[in-house]
Amino acid sequence: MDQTTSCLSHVLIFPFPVQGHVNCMLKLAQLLCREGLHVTFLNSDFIHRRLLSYTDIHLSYKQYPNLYFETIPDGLPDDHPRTGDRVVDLFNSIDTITKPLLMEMLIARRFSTLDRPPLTCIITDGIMCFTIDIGRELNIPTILFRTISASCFWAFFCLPRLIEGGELPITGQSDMDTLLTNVVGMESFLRLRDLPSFCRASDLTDRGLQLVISATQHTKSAHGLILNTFEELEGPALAQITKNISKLYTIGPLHVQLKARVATNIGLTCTSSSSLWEEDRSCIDWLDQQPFKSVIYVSFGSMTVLTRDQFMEFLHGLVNSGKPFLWVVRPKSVAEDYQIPEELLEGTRQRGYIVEWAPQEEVLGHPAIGGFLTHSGWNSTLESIYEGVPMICWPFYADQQVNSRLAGEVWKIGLDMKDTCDRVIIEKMVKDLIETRKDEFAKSTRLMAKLARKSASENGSSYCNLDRLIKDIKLMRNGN
Ligand SMILES: O=c1ccn([C@@H]2O[C@H](COP(=O)(O)OP(=O)(O)O[C@H]3O[C@H](CO)[C@@H](O)[C@H](O)[C@H]3O)[C@@H](O)[C@H]2O)c(=O)[nH]1
Ligand SMILES: C[C@H]1CC[C@@H]2C(C(=O)O)=CO[C@@H](O)[C@@H]21
Repeated sequence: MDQTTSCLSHVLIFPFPVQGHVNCMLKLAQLLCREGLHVTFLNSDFIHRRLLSYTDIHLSYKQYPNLYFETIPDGLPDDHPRTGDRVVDLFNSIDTITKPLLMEMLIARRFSTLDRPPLTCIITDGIMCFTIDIGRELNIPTILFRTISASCFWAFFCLPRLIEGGELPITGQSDMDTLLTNVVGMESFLRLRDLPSFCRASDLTDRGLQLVISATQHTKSAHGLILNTFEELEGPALAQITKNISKLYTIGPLHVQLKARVATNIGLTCTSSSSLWEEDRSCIDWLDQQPFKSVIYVSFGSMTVLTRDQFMEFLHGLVNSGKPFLWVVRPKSVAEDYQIPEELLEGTRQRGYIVEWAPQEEVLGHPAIGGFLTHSGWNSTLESIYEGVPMICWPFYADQQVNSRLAGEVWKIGLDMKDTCDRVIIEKMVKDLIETRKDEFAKSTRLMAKLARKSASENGSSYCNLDRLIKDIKLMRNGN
């Protein structure tokens, strides 16, 4: 650790204020602090309040005296659900409320205090690229951290070409199973239905679609791009991205790097949770009672909202599979009221365990887990890959449609259930994953898990890339 130069380096990290983005950016913050850099982590008021309520953030982050938390409003009322179906509200409020406030904070040098040197680098979420211009004015380089897969980033990058080539917009006549020709490198497997959900807008002026196109194109003017992935997983997409982005840092899976690096640091612990809901640890006791690799873990992340009908299809499919299941049903994640039907009460009681929020990384690492029914959020995907758990993918929105295709068709570590929600299919897929095809999946998931571990361990690709990022940040000096 180079304390002499690093004490002059001060990085501002600002994630898009939702669980999946905060989780991995907090991990990066810890990794940078470990190397002696000063890090100011900017949370929305909403996120920070929840972290204070449901984690031991104050205690656990004390081990990093060079990590400072600051907050900023996200512009939404407290009771806004901040779910995937309403994400455009968050885009809009950040644009109108948060962006000008952040500009003011940066101009007023709010983050440079007695204990902190002036900012030398800004790392913002890639979807909030507005810091590039102000960073340039203030002479502070901005690196973007896009928290999605490289493959999804590349698909977003190719959207202008898809539009020019007439493959978008999707119309009533479009065949969703058509293979696309304009996402270079993915022609053999990427269908119209595998494009990020924003592409399903029939109107090309759609706000969500325009925002992802614009943010992705803007990446070219940032100082660099960080992706939470590893070369051995997404080589083909990364090869395309490097042709367009000069400084690319693939440093994932970040949760694995953190485990690996902290393990070599006496005195530091792997900071536990950054959950925005209270983790119900009773599910670990329940898992302890279940046979080896028998349980299907079900979670659709922090932003999915199910209809009552979808919830019922999943419940029927899970109960009818005859396998034990642990299901995270987040508060308010089913749009309408529901009741467990009479005929499923016994099966649910016997084989099911439902919690509002789980310690997911620990759950996925539990020996009783045999499979993961997931929405294919990128963190969940990486966590499952690392633990060698095969997946049934039911993408809800955004990047998840791309990730589920990769899991099913390219990496062959799971089954892609996209665009269906049928109890018979769910039952069959659970049985296939845990029973009928378990050996086939064990082979592919074991291989992928090994690659993930290797990339994050000393001399591995992500390990070296993180060292390069740290070195580059340490060379940045405040321009004033
Ligand atoms: O009971 C639970 C459920 C989830 N998690 C954690 O919450 C995170 C969820 O992240 P992710 O799987 O990426 O899903 P989302 O919360 O939906 O994340 C958003 O951010 C991701 C990163 O950009 C995108 O890939 C997703 O599409 C987007 O919805 C993971 O780290 C999980 O370990 C828990 O700790 N407990
Ligand atoms: C909350 C979603 C809006 C955009 C983000 C995203 C991205 O392209 O960076 C994809 O899915 C979600 O993680 C984010």
